[in-house]
Amino acid sequence: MALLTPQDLENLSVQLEENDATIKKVTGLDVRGICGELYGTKPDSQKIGIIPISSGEGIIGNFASSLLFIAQYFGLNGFITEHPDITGYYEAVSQGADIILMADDHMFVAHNLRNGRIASNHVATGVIYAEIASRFREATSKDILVIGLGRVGYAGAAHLVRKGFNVYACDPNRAFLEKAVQELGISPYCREDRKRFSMVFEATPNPDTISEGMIEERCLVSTPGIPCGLPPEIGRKYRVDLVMEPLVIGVASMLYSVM
Ligand SMILES: N[C@@H](CCCCNC(=O)[C@H]1CCC=N1)C(=O)O
Ligand SMILES: [Mg+2]
Repeated sequence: MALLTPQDLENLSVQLEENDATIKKVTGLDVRGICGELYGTKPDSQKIGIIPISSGEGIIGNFASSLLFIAQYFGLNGFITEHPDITGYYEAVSQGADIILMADDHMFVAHNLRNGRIASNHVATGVIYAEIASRFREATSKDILVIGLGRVGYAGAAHLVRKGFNVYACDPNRAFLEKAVQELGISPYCREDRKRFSMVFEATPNPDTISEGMIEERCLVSTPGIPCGLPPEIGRKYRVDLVMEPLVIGVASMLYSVM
Protein backbone atom coordinates (compact mmCIF):
# COMPACT_ATOMS: atom_id res chain seq x y z
CA MET A 1 0.00 0.00 0.00
CA ALA A 2 1.29 3.45 -0.87
CA LEU A 3 2.18 5.41 2.27
CA LEU A 4 1.63 9.13 2.69
CA THR A 5 4.71 11.34 2.76
CA PRO A 6 5.15 14.51 4.84
CA GLN A 7 5.05 16.46 1.54
CA ASP A 8 1.59 15.05 0.72
CA LEU A 9 0.38 16.64 3.97
CA GLU A 10 1.67 20.17 3.49
CA ASN A 11 -0.95 22.96 3.12
CA LEU A 12 -3.70 20.59 4.23
CA SER A 13 -6.02 23.43 5.25
CA VAL A 14 -5.69 25.05 1.79
CA GLN A 15 -6.30 21.70 0.07
CA LEU A 16 -9.36 21.15 2.28
CA GLU A 17 -10.75 24.65 1.66
CA GLU A 18 -10.42 24.30 -2.13
CA ASN A 19 -11.91 20.81 -2.22
CA ASP A 20 -14.76 21.65 0.14
CA ALA A 21 -15.70 24.58 -2.11
CA THR A 22 -15.67 22.30 -5.18
CA ILE A 23 -17.72 19.64 -3.37
CA LYS A 24 -20.28 22.26 -2.33
CA LYS A 25 -20.46 23.60 -5.90
CA VAL A 26 -20.97 20.23 -7.63
CA THR A 27 -23.08 18.39 -5.02
CA GLY A 28 -24.86 21.16 -3.10
CA LEU A 29 -23.40 20.02 0.23
CA ASP A 30 -19.97 20.40 1.87
CA VAL A 31 -18.03 17.51 3.45
CA ARG A 32 -19.74 17.95 6.82
CA GLY A 33 -23.16 17.86 5.13
CA ILE A 34 -22.39 14.77 3.06
CA CYS A 35 -20.89 12.87 6.03
CA GLY A 36 -23.88 13.83 8.17
CA GLU A 37 -26.33 12.47 5.57
CA LEU A 38 -24.19 9.42 4.82
CA TYR A 39 -23.92 8.23 8.43
CA GLY A 40 -26.77 10.08 10.16
CA THR A 41 -24.33 11.36 12.77
CA LYS A 42 -22.72 14.65 13.83
CA PRO A 43 -19.63 15.45 15.91
CA ASP A 44 -20.28 16.22 19.58
CA SER A 45 -16.97 17.45 20.99
CA GLN A 46 -15.71 13.92 21.51
CA LYS A 47 -12.16 13.58 22.84
CA ILE A 48 -9.89 12.17 20.10
CA GLY A 49 -6.68 10.39 21.20
CA ILE A 50 -4.12 10.44 18.35
CA ILE A 51 -1.43 7.82 18.89
CA PRO A 52 1.74 7.82 16.75
CA ILE A 53 2.71 4.26 15.80
CA SER A 54 6.39 3.43 15.21
CA SER A 55 6.01 -0.01 13.56
CA GLY A 56 7.08 -0.76 9.99
CA GLU A 57 8.20 2.31 8.08
CA GLY A 58 7.77 4.28 11.28
CA ILE A 59 6.25 7.60 12.22
CA ILE A 60 5.39 9.86 9.25
CA GLY A 61 6.16 13.54 9.65
CA ASN A 62 3.03 15.75 9.68
CA PHE A 63 0.71 12.71 10.06
CA ALA A 64 -0.27 13.09 13.75
CA SER A 65 -0.37 16.88 13.50
CA SER A 66 -2.60 16.57 10.41
CA LEU A 67 -5.00 14.35 12.38
CA LEU A 68 -5.03 16.96 15.15
CA PHE A 69 -5.92 19.68 12.62
CA ILE A 70 -8.70 17.47 11.19
CA ALA A 71 -10.17 16.68 14.63
CA GLN A 72 -10.23 20.37 15.55
CA TYR A 73 -11.66 21.36 12.13
CA PHE A 74 -14.69 19.13 12.82
CA GLY A 75 -15.19 20.56 16.31
CA LEU A 76 -13.64 17.59 18.14
CA ASN A 77 -11.29 17.71 21.10
CA GLY A 78 -8.08 16.15 19.76
CA PHE A 79 -4.78 15.46 21.46
CA ILE A 80 -1.57 13.69 20.42
CA THR A 81 -0.11 11.30 22.98
CA GLU A 82 3.39 12.08 24.23
CA HIS A 83 4.50 8.50 23.60
CA PRO A 84 3.87 6.20 20.62
CA ASP A 85 2.54 2.63 20.47
CA ILE A 86 1.36 0.81 23.59
CA THR A 87 2.58 3.50 25.96
CA GLY A 88 0.67 6.02 23.89
CA TYR A 89 -2.41 3.82 23.88
CA TYR A 90 -2.37 3.63 27.68
CA GLU A 91 -1.91 7.41 27.84
CA ALA A 92 -4.82 8.10 25.46
CA VAL A 93 -7.24 5.88 27.39
CA SER A 94 -6.05 7.27 30.75
CA GLN A 95 -6.60 10.81 29.41
CA GLY A 96 -10.24 9.90 28.68
CA ALA A 97 -10.16 9.56 24.89
CA ASP A 98 -13.59 8.70 23.48
CA ILE A 99 -12.17 7.83 20.06
CA ILE A 100 -8.69 6.49 19.25
CA LEU A 101 -6.98 7.32 15.91
CA MET A 102 -3.87 5.30 15.00
CA ALA A 103 -2.24 3.82 11.91
CA ASP A 104 0.43 1.29 11.06
CA ASP A 105 1.57 0.68 7.47
CA HIS A 106 -1.45 -1.50 6.64
CA MET A 107 -4.42 -0.27 8.66
CA PHE A 108 -5.50 3.19 9.83
CA VAL A 109 -8.35 2.94 12.33
CA ALA A 110 -10.80 5.08 14.26
CA HIS A 111 -12.11 3.20 17.29
CA ASN A 112 -14.89 4.64 19.44
CA LEU A 113 -14.32 3.29 22.98
CA ARG A 114 -17.80 4.37 24.08
CA ASN A 115 -19.96 2.61 21.48
CA GLY A 116 -17.45 0.04 20.23
CA ARG A 117 -17.68 1.18 16.59
CA ILE A 118 -14.51 0.89 14.51
CA ALA A 119 -13.71 2.29 11.05
CA SER A 120 -10.84 1.66 8.65
CA ASN A 121 -9.43 4.45 6.49
CA HIS A 122 -9.56 2.46 3.26
CA VAL A 123 -13.28 1.61 3.56
CA ALA A 124 -14.29 5.06 4.86
CA THR A 125 -12.25 6.76 2.12
CA GLY A 126 -13.67 4.56 -0.66
CA VAL A 127 -17.21 5.21 0.56
CA ILE A 128 -16.92 8.99 0.90
CA TYR A 129 -15.15 9.59 -2.44
CA ALA A 130 -17.63 7.31 -4.22
CA GLU A 131 -20.47 9.14 -2.48
CA ILE A 132 -19.10 12.52 -3.61
CA ALA A 133 -18.85 11.33 -7.23
CA SER A 134 -22.41 9.95 -7.09
CA ARG A 135 -23.83 13.28 -5.91
CA PHE A 136 -22.77 15.19 -9.05
CA ARG A 137 -25.81 17.43 -9.69
CA GLU A 138 -25.14 17.66 -13.43
CA ALA A 139 -24.91 13.90 -13.92
CA THR A 140 -26.79 12.75 -17.03
CA SER A 141 -27.56 9.19 -15.81
CA LYS A 142 -27.00 6.71 -12.98
CA ASP A 143 -23.93 5.36 -14.80
CA ILE A 144 -20.72 5.76 -12.81
CA LEU A 145 -17.17 4.65 -13.60
CA VAL A 146 -14.93 3.19 -10.88
CA ILE A 147 -11.22 2.95 -11.77
CA GLY A 148 -9.29 0.66 -9.40
CA LEU A 149 -10.77 -2.23 -7.41
CA GLY A 150 -8.24 -2.54 -4.58
CA ARG A 151 -9.26 -2.06 -0.92
CA VAL A 152 -10.42 1.53 -1.49
CA GLY A 153 -11.98 1.12 -4.94
CA TYR A 154 -13.83 -2.07 -3.99
CA ALA A 155 -15.37 -0.41 -0.90
CA GLY A 156 -16.51 2.53 -3.02
CA ALA A 157 -17.93 0.28 -5.74
CA ALA A 158 -19.85 -1.78 -3.15
CA HIS A 159 -21.30 1.43 -1.71
CA LEU A 160 -22.43 2.64 -5.16
CA VAL A 161 -24.06 -0.72 -5.96
CA ARG A 162 -25.93 -0.53 -2.64
CA LYS A 163 -27.11 2.98 -3.62
CA GLY A 164 -28.48 1.65 -6.92
CA PHE A 165 -26.00 3.17 -9.40
CA ASN A 166 -25.01 1.43 -12.64
CA VAL A 167 -21.42 0.72 -11.71
CA TYR A 168 -18.87 0.11 -14.46
CA ALA A 169 -15.38 -0.67 -13.23
CA CYS A 170 -11.89 -1.52 -14.42
CA ASP A 171 -8.66 -2.71 -12.86
CA PRO A 172 -5.52 -4.09 -14.57
CA ASN A 173 -5.65 -6.96 -12.06
CA ARG A 174 -8.10 -9.39 -13.66
CA ALA A 175 -8.65 -11.24 -10.35
CA PHE A 176 -9.76 -7.99 -8.68
CA LEU A 177 -12.15 -7.30 -11.57
CA GLU A 178 -13.55 -10.84 -11.53
CA LYS A 179 -14.10 -10.65 -7.75
CA ALA A 180 -16.05 -7.40 -8.08
CA VAL A 181 -18.15 -8.78 -10.96
CA GLN A 182 -18.95 -11.92 -8.96
CA GLU A 183 -19.57 -10.30 -5.58
CA LEU A 184 -20.99 -6.89 -6.51
CA GLY A 185 -22.51 -7.52 -9.93
CA ILE A 186 -20.63 -4.56 -11.44
CA SER A 187 -20.11 -4.37 -15.21
CA PRO A 188 -16.55 -4.55 -16.52
CA TYR A 189 -15.64 -1.29 -18.28
CA CYS A 190 -14.10 -1.90 -21.70
CA ARG A 191 -12.63 0.97 -23.74
CA GLU A 192 -14.02 -0.63 -26.90
CA ASP A 193 -17.56 0.15 -25.67
CA ARG A 194 -16.57 3.83 -26.03
CA LYS A 195 -19.03 4.57 -23.20
CA ARG A 196 -18.50 7.99 -21.58
CA PHE A 197 -19.23 8.96 -17.97
CA SER A 198 -20.08 12.18 -16.17
CA MET A 199 -19.12 10.65 -12.77
CA VAL A 200 -15.75 8.99 -12.15
CA PHE A 201 -14.42 7.59 -8.85
CA GLU A 202 -10.70 6.82 -9.21
CA ALA A 203 -8.81 4.85 -6.56
CA THR A 204 -5.42 3.76 -7.89
CA PRO A 205 -1.83 4.61 -6.92
CA ASN A 206 -1.04 5.41 -10.56
CA PRO A 207 -1.03 8.66 -12.56
CA ASP A 208 -3.02 9.26 -15.76
CA THR A 209 -5.48 6.40 -15.46
CA ILE A 210 -8.29 8.54 -16.94
CA SER A 211 -8.31 8.92 -20.73
CA GLU A 212 -10.36 11.20 -22.98
CA GLY A 213 -12.65 8.43 -24.23
CA MET A 214 -13.88 7.70 -20.71
CA ILE A 215 -15.45 11.04 -19.80
CA GLU A 216 -18.27 13.28 -21.01
CA GLU A 217 -17.55 16.92 -21.79
CA ARG A 218 -18.88 17.91 -18.32
CA CYS A 219 -17.63 15.52 -15.65
CA LEU A 220 -16.81 15.16 -11.93
CA VAL A 221 -13.69 13.16 -10.97
CA SER A 222 -13.49 12.20 -7.30
CA THR A 223 -10.27 10.55 -6.14
CA PRO A 224 -8.18 10.01 -3.00
CA GLY A 225 -5.51 8.48 -5.24
CA ILE A 226 -1.95 9.81 -5.15
CA PRO A 227 -0.72 10.76 -7.72
CA CYS A 228 -3.73 12.18 -9.57
CA GLY A 229 -5.37 9.88 -12.11
CA LEU A 230 -6.60 12.82 -14.24
CA PRO A 231 -4.01 14.14 -16.74
CA PRO A 232 -3.92 17.96 -16.41
CA GLU A 233 -4.40 18.50 -20.17
CA ILE A 234 -7.66 16.51 -20.11
CA GLY A 235 -8.82 18.51 -17.08
CA ARG A 236 -8.20 21.70 -19.06
CA LYS A 237 -9.63 20.52 -22.37
CA TYR A 238 -13.01 19.50 -20.91
CA ARG A 239 -15.24 21.00 -18.18
CA VAL A 240 -13.97 18.64 -15.49
CA ASP A 241 -14.25 19.28 -11.76
CA LEU A 242 -11.74 17.40 -9.63
CA VAL A 243 -12.13 16.50 -5.96
CA MET A 244 -8.75 15.24 -4.75
CA GLU A 245 -7.29 15.59 -1.26
CA PRO A 246 -4.88 13.25 0.55
CA LEU A 247 -6.31 12.77 4.05
CA VAL A 248 -8.96 15.10 5.49
CA ILE A 249 -12.00 13.84 3.58
CA GLY A 250 -11.18 10.21 4.31
CA VAL A 251 -10.63 10.89 8.02
CA ALA A 252 -13.86 12.91 8.24
CA SER A 253 -15.66 9.84 6.87
CA MET A 254 -13.95 7.60 9.45
CA LEU A 255 -14.91 9.89 12.35
CA TYR A 256 -18.54 10.41 11.31
CA SER A 257 -18.94 6.67 10.77
CA VAL A 258 -18.02 5.82 14.40
CA MET A 259 -19.94 8.63 16.14
N1 LIG B 1 2.59 4.83 11.62
C1 LIG B 1 2.55 6.22 11.08
C2 LIG B 1 1.35 6.41 10.15
C3 LIG B 1 1.37 5.44 8.98
C4 LIG B 1 0.23 5.72 8.02
C5 LIG B 1 0.37 4.82 6.79
N2 LIG B 1 -0.88 4.81 6.03
C6 LIG B 1 -1.10 5.65 5.00
O1 LIG B 1 -0.26 6.42 4.57
C7 LIG B 1 -2.48 5.58 4.40
C8 LIG B 1 -3.49 6.25 5.35
C9 LIG B 1 -4.08 7.36 4.56
C10 LIG B 1 -3.49 7.24 3.26
N3 LIG B 1 -2.60 6.28 3.20
C11 LIG B 1 2.44 7.22 12.19
O2 LIG B 1 1.83 6.89 13.23
O3 LIG B 1 2.94 8.36 12.01
MG1 LIG C 1 -8.82 11.85 1.85
